[in-house]
Amino acid sequence: MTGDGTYRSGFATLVGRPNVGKSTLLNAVLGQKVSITSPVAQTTRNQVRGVLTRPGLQIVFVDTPGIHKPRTLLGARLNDTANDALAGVDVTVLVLDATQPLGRGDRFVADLVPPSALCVVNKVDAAPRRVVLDQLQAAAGLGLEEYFPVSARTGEGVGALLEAIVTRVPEGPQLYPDDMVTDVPEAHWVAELVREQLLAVTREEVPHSIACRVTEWEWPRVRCEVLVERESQKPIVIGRGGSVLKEVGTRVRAQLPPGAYLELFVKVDPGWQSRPKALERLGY
Ligand SMILES: Nc1nc2c(ncn2[C@@H]2O[C@H](COP(=O)(O)OP(=O)(O)OP(=O)(O)O)[C@@H](O)[C@H]2O)c(=O)[nH]1
Repeated sequence: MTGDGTYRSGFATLVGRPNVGKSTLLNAVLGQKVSITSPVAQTTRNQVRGVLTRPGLQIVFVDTPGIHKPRTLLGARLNDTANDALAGVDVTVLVLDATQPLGRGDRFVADLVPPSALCVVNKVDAAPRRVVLDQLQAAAGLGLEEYFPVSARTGEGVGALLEAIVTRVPEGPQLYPDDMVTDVPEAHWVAELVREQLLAVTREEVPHSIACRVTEWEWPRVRCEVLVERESQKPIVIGRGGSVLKEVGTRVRAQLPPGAYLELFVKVDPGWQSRPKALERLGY
C-alpha cells in the first residue's frame, strides 16, 4: 500500500520510431536484462512487455502495435489502429533519439500520442550537450507534457522518468502476482505454447479456464506455472506419473531454440480468473 493506503496500477507504453532505444529503455526502467531469443507471434492487441511491481504500485508496460511502423498502413485506418492501441493506456512515453534530428518518423508517431504523453530524448550519452539541448528544444515544439533527457544505456535520467510515470498511475487493483517477473514478450509466447500443448495433450479434458504464466526467465532455463482452479484438476494436468506434463514439455521444447530447459509446475489458484479482469480492456 502507498502512504495513503490506496493501491495504484496502470498501463504504460513506450512508443517511437524503430531504433530509438525503446527496448533498451524498458530494460533500464525494469532494471533487468531482456534476452531476445526467438521471434514472437504478436497475437494480442497490446502485448505485455514487462511488469514493474513496487509496494502499493504496479505498472504494466505494454507494446502498442500499429504505432511504430508507419509504412504499412495509411491515413485514418492507421489512426484508428493507433488510437485503439493507446486506449486504456494510462501513461504514454514518446521516445526520441538525441543522435538523430527530429524527423518525419518521429513526427508521425508524435501525432498519434495524446498531449499528456511524456517525451524522452534518449541516447544523451552519445550526443554532445549542445545537440541534446537542440533536440530538447525541437521536441518541445511537439507540445507534450514533460521532457526528459535520458540515457537508457548508462541509466542517466531513467530514475526521473520512472518517477514521472509513477505519479501518473491511477488508483487500481494489483493486476499480476508479485512474483511475475517476466518482461520478455517471448515469455508470453512460451506460456501460450504450454497452454496450447496442454489442451492438445489432454484432448480438451482440461477446462479452457486454465492459465499459464512464466515466472522465471533465465535463458535457457524457463519456469512456467500452470494455474488450475481446483485441486481436482491437478491430476489431469500432471497425468499418470507426470506423463502429461512430460509430453507437453517435450512438445513445447521442440518449438523453442535448442538448449531450452523448461520447468513446468502445476499450482491451484482459485483466484486467478478474477485478477485479469482489468486486463480485458486491453484486449486479453
Ligand atoms: N548510446 C546509446 N545507445 C543506445 C541507447 N539506448 C539504446 N541504444 C542503442 O540503440 C539501438 C536500438 O536500441 P533498441 O532498444 O533495440 O531500440 P528500439 O526502439 O527498441 O528498436 P525497435 O525494436 O527496432 O523499435 C541499439 O543498438 C541500442 O544499443 C542509449 O541510451 N545510448
